Amino acid sequence: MYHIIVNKKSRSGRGEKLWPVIEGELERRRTEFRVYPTKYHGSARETAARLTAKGVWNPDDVLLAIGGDGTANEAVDGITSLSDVKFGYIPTGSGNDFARGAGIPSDPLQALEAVLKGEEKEINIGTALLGSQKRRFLVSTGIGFDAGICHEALASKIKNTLNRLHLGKLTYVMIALRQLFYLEPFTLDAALENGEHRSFENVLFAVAMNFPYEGGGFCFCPEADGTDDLLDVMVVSNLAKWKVSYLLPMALFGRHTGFPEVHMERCSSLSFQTDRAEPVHLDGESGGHRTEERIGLETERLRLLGDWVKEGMER
Ligand SMILES: Nc1ncnc2c1ncn2[C@@H]1O[C@H](COP(=O)(O)OP(=O)(O)OP(=O)(O)O)[C@@H](O)[C@H]1O
Repeated sequence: MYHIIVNKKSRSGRGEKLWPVIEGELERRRTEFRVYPTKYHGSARETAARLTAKGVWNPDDVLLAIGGDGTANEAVDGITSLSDVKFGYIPTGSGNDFARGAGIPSDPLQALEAVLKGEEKEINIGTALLGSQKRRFLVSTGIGFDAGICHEALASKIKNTLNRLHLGKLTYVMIALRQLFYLEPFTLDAALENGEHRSFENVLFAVAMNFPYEGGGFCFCPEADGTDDLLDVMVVSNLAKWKVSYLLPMALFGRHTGFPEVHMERCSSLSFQTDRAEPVHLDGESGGHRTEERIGLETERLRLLGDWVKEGMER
């Protein structure tokens, strides 16, 4: 049985158009499935938690999420026990950074085909402790400029209009320029698991990544590998604002890592501490404003379905 959480609102309604195509293919193959459309922000998390509760979940079943990175994030965040659940994902969002990083086909029917084949690969899942709240992430968590853009995009009304005109990326460019104008760099202390501390002044943003891409295709941590039990960390500090317009295009190709303002680390856990509350995101979803974020990896891995996973991860 496939339990399918589908966000028909993903990419401003593109999910609504793609779902009948996927549903038709499932029916043609006589696949047994149940559908749980998301109803509001947070409902994918609630559905996943209810379905995978101990004593309820059948480990032979599959949890399939269809939507953008936010839907995948919520579904995984809601899973009760990661190792008990076979998880599939079909990207229908605007950013689709998880699919890009894990090598999941962007074509929904190809992604479905891969899920139905039933091969699985275990991947790491990130965790973030925000105050007393623990949240998971598949791709990345960030603090500062990148999270500020996510927060504003989530609330943006222009995003829907531009998405319909196939200009969704323009939303992020417009918001990024506005955020950059008002941005005030902050001080960040990164404490690594080996006891080492790194202090940075004039920080624009910092990210901890499980997979290489965030923000709709920025390859901030080109070496991030969701199977290596490690997080790749990038801190951008002392970067003149005018240089951002130079660094970001380079980051689309992962060519920014040689900039002296870009600091890279690799570790399995760390904490960020800032001198004032800064926006935090997890896979593009809001984590509020924080002065501290403790980041690590789940000890259990997620059983991700798809034969493409091997190709994607052996880049
Ligand atoms: N029915 C719904 N109505 C309103 N919001 C929803 C609904 N279902 C899900 N959401 C919320 O919409 C947000 C965006 O969803 P999602 O990430 O799947 O799509 P996207 O933004 O188009 O894709 P991406 O994150 O890849 O850019 C999430 O925060 C999710 O909780």
